[in-house]
Amino acid sequence: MAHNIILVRHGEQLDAEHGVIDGPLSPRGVRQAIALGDRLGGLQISHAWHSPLERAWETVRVLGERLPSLSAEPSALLMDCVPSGKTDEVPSAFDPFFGSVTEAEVEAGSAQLSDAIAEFLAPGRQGHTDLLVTHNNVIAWFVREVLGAPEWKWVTLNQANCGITVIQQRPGRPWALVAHNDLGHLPVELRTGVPEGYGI
Ligand SMILES: O=C(O)[C@@H](CO)OP(=O)(O)O
Repeated sequence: MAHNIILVRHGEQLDAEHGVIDGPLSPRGVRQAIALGDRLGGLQISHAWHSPLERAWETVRVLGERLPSLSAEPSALLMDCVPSGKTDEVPSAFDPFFGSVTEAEVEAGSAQLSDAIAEFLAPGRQGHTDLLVTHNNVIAWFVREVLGAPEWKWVTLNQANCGITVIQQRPGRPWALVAHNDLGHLPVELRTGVPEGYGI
């Protein structure tokens, strides 16, 4: 029996483009969450954990309207964070991003995601399908971890709002990436948070 983890980035946040740090979903974000709920409706989800930030728990609240038996709880391990900092390996194109991040933020983010990997990828949940509703950087870190990619590579990964990423561990095998940023449930006008030029 496999252990599946579905990683979902929250729906689009209202006014995020104005630099608001957190807040409710935009009307489009609500529609993304509804489409996600319809997509996940055929699955038996064992339990959901979500970031404590409003855009994440509101995504789960909307999901719950479509999936009434869904049990969910917040986890600080899924909070938005910066998982690693600038090193010699990181291409200079990322300097502006890392220049705006403090050492303390990186230290906290690195510790948080080390704990998150230990917690959520721990053995013993064979046969379960868990749902984690979280943030772009956190999903990127889980994908990087499963692929065994260099630490800094998370910064090159991007997931859309309410896109679906699935990792899976089958008995006796390592964790595997089964799907990345699956947007099949989202019509083009609901595909947000993707790199420019990917509105296909
Ligand atoms: O701020 C962002 O761009 C990302 C980083 O993880 O967060 P979120 O998924 O909350 O939009």
